[in-house]
Amino acid sequence: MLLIKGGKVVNADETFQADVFIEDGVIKAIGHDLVCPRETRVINADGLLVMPGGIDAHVHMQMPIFDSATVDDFYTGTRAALAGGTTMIIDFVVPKLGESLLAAYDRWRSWADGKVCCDYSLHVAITWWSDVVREEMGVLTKERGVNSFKTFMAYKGYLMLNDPELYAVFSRCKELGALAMVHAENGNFIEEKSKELLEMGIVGPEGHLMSRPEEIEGEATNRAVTLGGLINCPVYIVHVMSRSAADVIVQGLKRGVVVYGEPIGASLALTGHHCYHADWRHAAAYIMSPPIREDPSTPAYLMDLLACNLLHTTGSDHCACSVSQKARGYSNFTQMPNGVTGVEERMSIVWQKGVRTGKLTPNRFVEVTSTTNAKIFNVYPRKGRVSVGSDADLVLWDPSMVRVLSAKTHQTRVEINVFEGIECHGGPKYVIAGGKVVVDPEGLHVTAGAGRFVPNDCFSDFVYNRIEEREKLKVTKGVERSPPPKTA
Ligand SMILES: NC(=O)NCCC(=O)O
Ligand SMILES: [Zn+2]
Ligand SMILES: [Zn+2]
Repeated sequence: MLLIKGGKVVNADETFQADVFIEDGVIKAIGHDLVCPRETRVINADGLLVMPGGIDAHVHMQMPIFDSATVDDFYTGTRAALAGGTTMIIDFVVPKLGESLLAAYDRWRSWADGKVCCDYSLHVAITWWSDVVREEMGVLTKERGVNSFKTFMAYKGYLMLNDPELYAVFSRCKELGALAMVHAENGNFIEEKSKELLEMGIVGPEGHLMSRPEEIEGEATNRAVTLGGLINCPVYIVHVMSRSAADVIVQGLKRGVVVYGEPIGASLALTGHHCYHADWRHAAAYIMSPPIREDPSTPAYLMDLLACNLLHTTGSDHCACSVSQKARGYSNFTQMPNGVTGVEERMSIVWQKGVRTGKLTPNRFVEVTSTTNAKIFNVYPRKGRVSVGSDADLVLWDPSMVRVLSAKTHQTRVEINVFEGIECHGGPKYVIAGGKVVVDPEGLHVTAGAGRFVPNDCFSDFVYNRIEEREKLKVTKGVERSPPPKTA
């Protein structure tokens, strides 16, 4: 039992002074002068903000890459998440080409279940298309707690779907009440441009950036948003990295498309100049897709849109590749595993670049780091809210904490921290996951396997309300005509 005393509760829609009593992993009471059993541990939360723990709906732990896997598994990855104030992650099952979705899902569960230190859910990527895939999407939603499917418009030859396949997946998502998540880049363009650059002798990390100009992120985002609007399927654009992609999302919203945009820690804080660094190790650490943009105005622009709900939530796209894994692409950038980290830094980055700049209120901070994800993935108010009956997944945020992000102190297993040197004001003093104190001033107290799999139901009201109403209004019928006149 735990009593959080003297803090200020911050939800997405309210702020108030109150104590919070926790028992059996759940918030049992919120108020003043709460009567608690004598053995209750009391945390003094004077000066702290009591907020729902972060929900990072975009991570890749232990993701297979070529002949190995990303270096943060579900233990070190969730440990890093908790260290940064994130108490729930949603990872991506990525089936191999031709592989059963259910088999891939089982594999991911077997990797995660015994290792996770915090609660988690799974999205499933659709990397190929057939009637079996269509069928298995149904099983995953009805029996395995999956309500979101990711499609790739890039990584041609192993993950990318073509337009008719996208059409089929979006249509199936709509039928099932699931969300279509999209990695939006034009894979055909990237392939051609990469060949050209390699022929010119540009083989280093900068070639990756040059092969993926932001216009092609914008073009693919436009294709995805257009398809989503025409099919009446909700679309979630993962890792929004550019002004071009963000502008397309804003245009889609204006047309009434149900679309969500997710910038990540890296796109809100960094610029792509790192990819030109003379030290190859440094440059390679910043390689991800779509790339971190060179335009220095992009991070602040994305934060401005996040502030006014034209972008909606944040993720990290945590995908921890070591220097030796990146070295696979030393003499050919197309062979380098893509990915940056951020599961540990996302909350601090959003606070520093959003709240500290006067763009986000603490309430909006809660919304874009936790509540909106809870609503989109249909686990609200169990998650994403400090309220009686909700899971006791909390972060006690200290606005006066000052830290410099660094590889010297981070939890992730990678050697280089892409946020190195960023001074963050505000950070997690205590983190509570499933009612247990996992971070306190003494350090980390995590347990492998303490997290649970959280099933996500389809037809989230937050996402599907407008979709279902519009569906009822749809009238699709041809024109009845009299037979053509007989010719002599
Ligand atoms: N983003 C990236 O470069 N790596 C992770 C996989 C993905 O999200 O596309
Ligand atoms: Zn992606
Ligand atoms: Zn990703």
